[in-house]
Amino acid sequence: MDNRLPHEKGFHVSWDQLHRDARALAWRLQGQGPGEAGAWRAVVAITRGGMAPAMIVARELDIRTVDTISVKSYHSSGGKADERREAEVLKSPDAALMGEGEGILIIDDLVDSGKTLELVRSLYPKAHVATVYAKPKGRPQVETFITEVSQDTWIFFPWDMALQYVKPYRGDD
Ligand SMILES: O=P(O)(O)OC[C@H]1O[C@H](OP(=O)(O)OP(=O)(O)O)[C@H](O)[C@@H]1O
Ligand code: HPA
Ligand SMILES: [Mg+2]
Repeated sequence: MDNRLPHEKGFHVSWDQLHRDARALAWRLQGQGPGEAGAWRAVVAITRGGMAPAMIVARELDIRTVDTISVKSYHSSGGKADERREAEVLKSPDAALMGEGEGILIIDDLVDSGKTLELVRSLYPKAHVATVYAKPKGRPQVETFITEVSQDTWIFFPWDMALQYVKPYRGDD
């Protein structure tokens, strides 16, 4: 159930860091769209993790058309030890807007195994897929990303965390 446990390392991302990295992603994507002007037609966020980065990218690139695709991924096992991740679309973006994805910027917070993006790319083969963070296994599924972490690293996002008291290192109790 808890995917975090087998991971050796933790990569903790603050709101401030996420804002900087999403801005860096926007700057990298600026002018990279199809056509002479290099403009993007729309931003599509993969919910839910892609929504905050997508908002920041849309703001930086002055893109007002923003849609969402909801993808649920789950583990399926055929009774064997090797569990396979499967993904399913729960909600699609506007079909007339999307076409095959040309000029559309699809944004997610990270790519891990690549299963989520594999499905999204199969639906919109002409879209440009970008994430803020990437792990090696999923890297071939993204055109643009900002920071790569190792496969055995779990990325902790600010919306999954809270500030809490920590005992002094040399305190009595
Ligand atoms: O490359 P993959 O192995 O498919 O994993 C990456 C996906 O997993 C997480 O989303 P999750 O499905 O946990 O849902 P959430 O965004 O709603 O938290 C993350 O936000 C990516 O969308
Ligand atoms: O490293 C991760 N962090 C948060 N959510 C995730 N979903 C897949 N991998 C990760
Ligand atoms: Mg997600």
